[in-house]
Amino acid sequence: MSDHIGAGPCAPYDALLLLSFGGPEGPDEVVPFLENVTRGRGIPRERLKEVGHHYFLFGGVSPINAQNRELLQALREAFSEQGIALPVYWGNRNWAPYLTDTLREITDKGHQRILVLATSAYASYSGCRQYRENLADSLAVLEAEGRPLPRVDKLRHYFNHPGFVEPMIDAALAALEELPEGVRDGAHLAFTTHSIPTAAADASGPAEGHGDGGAYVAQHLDVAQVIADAVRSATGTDRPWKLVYQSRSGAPHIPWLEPDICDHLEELHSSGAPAAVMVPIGFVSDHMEVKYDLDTEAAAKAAELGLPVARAATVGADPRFAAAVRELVLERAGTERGRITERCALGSLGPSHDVCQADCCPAPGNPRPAAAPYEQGAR
Ligand SMILES: CC1=C(CCC(=O)O)c2cc3nc(cc4[nH]c(cc5[nH]c(cc1n2)c(C)c5CCC(=O)O)c(CCC(=O)O)c4C)C(CCC(=O)O)=C3C
Ligand SMILES: [Fe+2]
Repeated sequence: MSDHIGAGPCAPYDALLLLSFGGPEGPDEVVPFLENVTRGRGIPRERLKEVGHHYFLFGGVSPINAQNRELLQALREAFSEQGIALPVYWGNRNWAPYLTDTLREITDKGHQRILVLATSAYASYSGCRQYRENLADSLAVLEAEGRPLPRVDKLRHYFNHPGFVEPMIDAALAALEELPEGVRDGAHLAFTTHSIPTAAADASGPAEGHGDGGAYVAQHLDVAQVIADAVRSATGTDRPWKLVYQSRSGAPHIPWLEPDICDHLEELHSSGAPAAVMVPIGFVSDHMEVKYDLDTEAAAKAAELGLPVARAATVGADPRFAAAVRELVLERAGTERGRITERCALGSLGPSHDVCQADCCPAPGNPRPAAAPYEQGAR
């Protein structure tokens, strides 16, 4: 049997790159990390101080890197389980291991065609295009160094892939079980995701098939509906649900998606809801937005209100998610080889596009080149 890289079922791809946000791993790293994240993003100083405080509460350590190491391990196992020799690399946008360094390593190994898995499941500037812009920036650095440039493609959005949604259904059911029995049947479901500026939400694409509010909100609503339906069939109880937001930053006069989870918990309490389960569908792992904004801040709000809440786990390194990534890689590789491949998706939106259009999910007023796909005229 040949395990010649690039010749197997993943051809034409010869490497997979796990691309993530990155986070600090000690108190000295918090400020430089925040400087990396916020460079040129116009975030008020006050907000930065507050976010720094969230990290210091946890010893300056974000959980995200450890979670990505676990995911990396799960992905390698998912491929080797089926005898597929596809090297998997890891790079971050905002902290070590940095994307540019990982891309250097990838070119040193001679890989020429790489597929990117971003730890962000939905469309939007922050969740997709910014990852692609950072890829373009890093490739530009490599080009300036005179290195051979790999061709880079990005996996389609996997928000509605069964391997992403099914673990969240189980997690929502498990969280319900954590609630006191007397309030369980009446518990509401609060699906949460990262708030983004409404202008960014409206511009999230593609426009076709997503209505006026943009793809970001439509994709989350679709996932929430699937999970709510599955929870209803599993428990025999039809519970009210709502999509709400968290982790808002930016200047107060700029409109962001609402309501905030804490305001929503107040609203639930005053309308007589007996309990709630928070399901963080917008996040791939239990990183700082989950640990602080939900498990610390929203949990304190609920305690203050006397509202019983439980929080569902995110997908993390669930083997079903790792298997879904393997499927997505094989699917895309097949498509690139001209085969017709099965494209799994739950909900009503159908499988997402493979290739973002050049103007997809723009940063308002700030057109910048983005890799995967290569823009017209670019390398
Ligand atoms: C949609 C979205 C996701 C989900 C998709 C994805 O996962 O990519 C996400 C993830 C994350 N966001 C993270 C951290 C931060 N995000 C910030 C700022 C911002 N996020 C935004 C959006 C999103 N962010 C936006 C519109 C801003 C405003 C500034 C700007 O437009 O750029 C700031 C600056 C301070 C603040 O303002 O909060 C920090 C520190 C971490 C790491 C957590 C850890 O360390 O465990 C993760 C996974
Ligand atoms: Fe963020």
